[in-house]
Amino acid sequence: MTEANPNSTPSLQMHIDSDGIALLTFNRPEAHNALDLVTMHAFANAVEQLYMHLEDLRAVIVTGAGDRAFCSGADLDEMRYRNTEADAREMSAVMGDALLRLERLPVPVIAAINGFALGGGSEVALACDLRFADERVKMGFVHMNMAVTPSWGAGQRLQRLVGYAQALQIFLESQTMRAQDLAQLHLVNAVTERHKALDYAMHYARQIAAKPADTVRGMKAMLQIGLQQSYEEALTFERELFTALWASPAHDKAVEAFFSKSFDKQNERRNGQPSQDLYNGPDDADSAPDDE
Ligand SMILES: CCC(=O)SCCNC(=O)CCNC(=O)[C@H](O)C(C)(C)COP(=O)(O)OP(=O)(O)OC[C@H]1O[C@@H](n2cnc3c(N)ncnc32)[C@H](O)[C@@H]1OP(=O)(O)O
Repeated sequence: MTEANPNSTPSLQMHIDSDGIALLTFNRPEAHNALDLVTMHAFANAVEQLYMHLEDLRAVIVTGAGDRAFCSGADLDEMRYRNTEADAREMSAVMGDALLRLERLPVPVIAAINGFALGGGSEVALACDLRFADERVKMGFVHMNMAVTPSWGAGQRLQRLVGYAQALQIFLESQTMRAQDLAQLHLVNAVTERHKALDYAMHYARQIAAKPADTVRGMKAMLQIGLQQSYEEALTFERELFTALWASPAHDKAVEAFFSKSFDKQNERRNGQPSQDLYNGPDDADSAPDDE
């Protein structure tokens, strides 16, 4: 069941369900989910709230309300009157810090990109760990069209994702990209059918939530540490992480499950009958993975 979170605001909805999946929704569909300062602060507060629920949190999804836009970036209506250096610093600090905090959450963060993701909207998508995009998506680092550079972190994140030359080309050309282009650049992890980005993200998040929580967090931490620390430090972290997980009850349980299945399979072969509690359908280790 999904509970309305008291920290929701009209322009930024937040829900955390009983599986520990948080959903943050930009809710200004009449402006293609553009972010005015109130919504930026609400988003930053919502991310901080997630840190208050870390124990039960399994995954986070960010999306936009309606079926046309994920987020069309900063609210140009408001920003045209907030054009001083002080205004720029404020907006960059609120969103830059909020996106760094979002990225640093210990659980996977997924962008369900259900439509336009432009300017600041594309920066939000990039701060997520995984991106699932509706087949009609249009995403663009279109800052050049407004004669500015990114400031919410996309400069560094895009370069890390696609490399220096490709990132520079994308920023210089300032084009909106379609789903297939984004997939080719590995900027999205999957392209979904029309109107299905959020369903896909939810289904994916539930699959993550069903896996051993510490191992899921470990996978993210292992990769993040490599982006933040030296190669040698990251290798040491990787080894220590493995050591802790190897000695954990979850690992013992997984190994025991493997052997009890093998044992049951042997019995099955001997008796010519599948044992009742052995056969787990598609989750069986021999079946093709549907979630990878
Ligand atoms: C951090 C730096 C930044 O983010 S700079 C901002 C970067 N963003 C942009 O340049 C996107 C600006 N928007 C657009 O180009 C178009 O609205 C797009 C998204 C392509 C959609 O076009 P179209 O389908 O024709 O709809 P439309 O333009 O009529 O928009 C519908 C209503 O939404 C509004 N809207 C849209 N984007 C914004 C925005 N970023 N800030 C404020 N309002 C926005 C439009 O003004 C329009 O409102 P209204 O219905 O005329 O009242």
